[in-house]
Amino acid sequence: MPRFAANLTMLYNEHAFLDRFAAAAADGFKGVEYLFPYAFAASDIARRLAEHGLQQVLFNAPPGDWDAGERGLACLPGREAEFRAGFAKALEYAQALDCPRIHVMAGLAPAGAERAALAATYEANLAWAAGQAASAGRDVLIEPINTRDMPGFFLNRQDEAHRTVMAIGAPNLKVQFDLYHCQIVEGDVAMKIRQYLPTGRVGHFQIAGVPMRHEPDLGELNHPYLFGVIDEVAAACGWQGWVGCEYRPARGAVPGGTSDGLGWLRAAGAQPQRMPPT
Ligand SMILES: O=C(O)[C@@H](O)C(=O)CO
Ligand SMILES: [Mg+2]
Repeated sequence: MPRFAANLTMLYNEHAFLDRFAAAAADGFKGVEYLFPYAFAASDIARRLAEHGLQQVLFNAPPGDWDAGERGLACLPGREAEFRAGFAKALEYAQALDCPRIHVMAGLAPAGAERAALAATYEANLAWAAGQAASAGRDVLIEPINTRDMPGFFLNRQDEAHRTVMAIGAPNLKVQFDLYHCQIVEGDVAMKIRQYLPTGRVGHFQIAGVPMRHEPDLGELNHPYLFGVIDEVAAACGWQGWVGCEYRPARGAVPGGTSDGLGWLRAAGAQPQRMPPT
């Protein structure tokens, strides 16, 4: 069975943010991730992690003005200074939280902008961030996101993300492979795990039921099968990462709403899956 991390931005919303650590640990999670830690002192978060024996596995660099609709700065010409300052802050938190991975969101392509100019800015920013992160012993992750959830998001496909990582060529720059977005944008999820995981360029997985982004046992994806594929390929290539549980519990932010929906996790005795015959 893969190692599952609770995404505390989406799970346990019946609790205040700092109380979600205890709730995740009580349900047996050993790792946590979330979008942004910056509204809290790193020392307060570090204390919760230590108190509950949790590992911080991932969080995001500052995304610009989230409340105004921004979804990352990395592809935006003219915002480089802000990108760098945000990433430096993310590195400080990563150090304090002993977090090995920082997700850098690409951003929304401005209407009418030339894609080549955005791509050049994106690659230059990522190359810089990967260099800074390497000195601090951290990985930088980029995530293809579907445009139904984030209209205009710059990076949507797994192949584009892997091309970007290869073009930059930094060993600590990797792809955050969210199976939910992959299924919506391009499908063929199991074969993409088989294609990309052995390359060493996948830094992290995330999961959710499709299309509603509820529990993984609700919707069109067969997660027990996909966990088996991840297990099989990870064992063959030596991958040892985490799978982030990034979904909105179907029952919502009601007491027990997340815990009661974890039947899929308790049942996740994933078995190795064979390649389909060609
Ligand atoms: O899939 C997602 O939405 C997240 O992983 C994220 O970082 C941006 O919202
Ligand atoms: Mg995701």
